[in-house]
Amino acid sequence: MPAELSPIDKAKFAAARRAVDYVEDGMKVGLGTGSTAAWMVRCLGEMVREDGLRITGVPTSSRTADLARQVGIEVIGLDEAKWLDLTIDGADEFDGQLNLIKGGGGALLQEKIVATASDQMIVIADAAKEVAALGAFPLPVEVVPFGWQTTRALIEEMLISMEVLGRQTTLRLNGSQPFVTDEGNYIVDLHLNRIANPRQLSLVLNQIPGVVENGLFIDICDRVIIGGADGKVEIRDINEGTVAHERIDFADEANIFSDLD
Ligand SMILES: O=C(CO)[C@H](O)[C@H](O)COP(=O)(O)O
Repeated sequence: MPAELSPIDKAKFAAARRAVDYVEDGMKVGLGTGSTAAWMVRCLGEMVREDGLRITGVPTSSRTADLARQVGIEVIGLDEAKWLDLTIDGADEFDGQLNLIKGGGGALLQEKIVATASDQMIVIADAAKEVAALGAFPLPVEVVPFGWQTTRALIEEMLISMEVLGRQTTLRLNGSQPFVTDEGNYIVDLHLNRIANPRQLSLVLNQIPGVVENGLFIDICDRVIIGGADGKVEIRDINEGTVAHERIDFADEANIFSDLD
């Protein structure tokens, strides 16, 4: 492993490396977005190139599509795939019920559509992503650009009427301009501190005109794989709780790291 790989990247890699063991020949796989998911895409690429694994990948962003093609994964769209065997993606937070906040990378809309169209969703994460209650990470809400300030005002009104604790909202920026998603929308981040009822908040947000989708993933994730910098991984299942404690041997993964050089 290259000396420059940080402890957090080692943890992300360990989770990603264990997750790809769930991928079988012939599967249609949803490919998540973000730095943890990028490790998973690299691992899958290596299995395609070195072991002859035959899969088709449905990326959740243009960034992931570029990386998948670069590492040799055949990429198709969701309309062509129709239904997927498995999606593997990162998360910004997960709680004890394996509910998630996603969208830190701005890809929440495609991520939610792809994960929902999958038999199974596996989330890969480092331990810092685990929380007792969702909401310390700002909740991303994707809104259409037309009338976005009105939509934002409606979101704030709703937060007040629901007596939600933190109510600050910010338009996500890319430099001095609004950040624009792959679907051409904006993102308003909600700084809530703690979300008492994520299911209710998700439903109410999506009823506001102009809101396209929000980053709460409720009852979508089946399994979380938590990686550690020492290669330890914990596998947590929605029905069975913790099902395994294992260890990834980084020394066996030299090929992937040499690809990065
Ligand atoms: O939801 C996402 C992108 O929209 C990412 O999965 C999430 O932000 C986690 O990213 P990272 O693995 O880089 O911490």
